[in-house]
Amino acid sequence: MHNVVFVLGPPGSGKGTICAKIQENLGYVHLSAGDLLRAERQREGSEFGALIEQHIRNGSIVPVEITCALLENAMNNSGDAKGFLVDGFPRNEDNLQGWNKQMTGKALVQFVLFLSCPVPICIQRCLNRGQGRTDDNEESLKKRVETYNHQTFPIIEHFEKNGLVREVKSERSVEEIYADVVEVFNQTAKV
Ligand SMILES: Nc1ncnc2c1ncn2[C@@H]1O[C@H](COP(=O)(O)OP(=O)(O)O)[C@@H](O)[C@H]1O
Ligand SMILES: Nc1ccn([C@H]2C[C@H](O)[C@@H](COP(=O)(O)OP(=O)(O)O)O2)c(=O)n1
Ligand SMILES: [Mg+2]
Repeated sequence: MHNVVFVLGPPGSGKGTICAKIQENLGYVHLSAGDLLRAERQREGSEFGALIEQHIRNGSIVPVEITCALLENAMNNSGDAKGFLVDGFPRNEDNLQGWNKQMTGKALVQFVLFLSCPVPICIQRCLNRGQGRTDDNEESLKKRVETYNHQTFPIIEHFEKNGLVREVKSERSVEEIYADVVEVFNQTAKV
């Protein structure tokens, strides 16, 4: 059984940055759904490359069959880990249902780390990210924020009703955020 912490928040809220620090210090393995999709998009012979690029540019969500298979493969191939930080997933109802169908009995969701941050700050961070991403432009970001507000936030609310959400405000320095994140892990994941 894989231990899993879902990490959610608007684009640019700092999910990847904080996950890297958790992985470095707390023994969880970081799996970014977006990174896995970008790698699959680049993989020679992938039948999904064009579809993935279309969704990424458009700020819409790739069908769960593709994303969940990438996540499950990565978990199975990463050897012994205390748990996995599943970053940027589940992002909509399709993601959530597909995960439940595919992973029930194989993964235990310990909690959901929710990095909350005002959207204008998140947008500015993405525009300054400097990773050459095809979706860090004003037009794609507008759509990504819309997708977050209409599709992802309701998923966070769903987990909130189940008592699984641990919110950490991320309009602060990485050090301040990370200190609160460690508290959350100490309280809930028995690090
Ligand atoms: N607490 C923070 N304060 C200022 N900038 C940040 C902070 N956390 C991350 N960043 C920067 O903001 C951008 C987006 O961060 P990232 O971790 O990629 O977010 P996400 O994965 O949620 O999109 C990156 O350029 C990153 O260096
Ligand atoms: N579960 C997911 C995660 C990401 N994607 C696609 C659509 C998203 O806009 C892009 C980028 O996701 P990513 O998590 O890397 O983006 P942010 O880190 O939030 O800025 O990938 C997806 O279709 N399904
Ligand atoms: Mg990210």
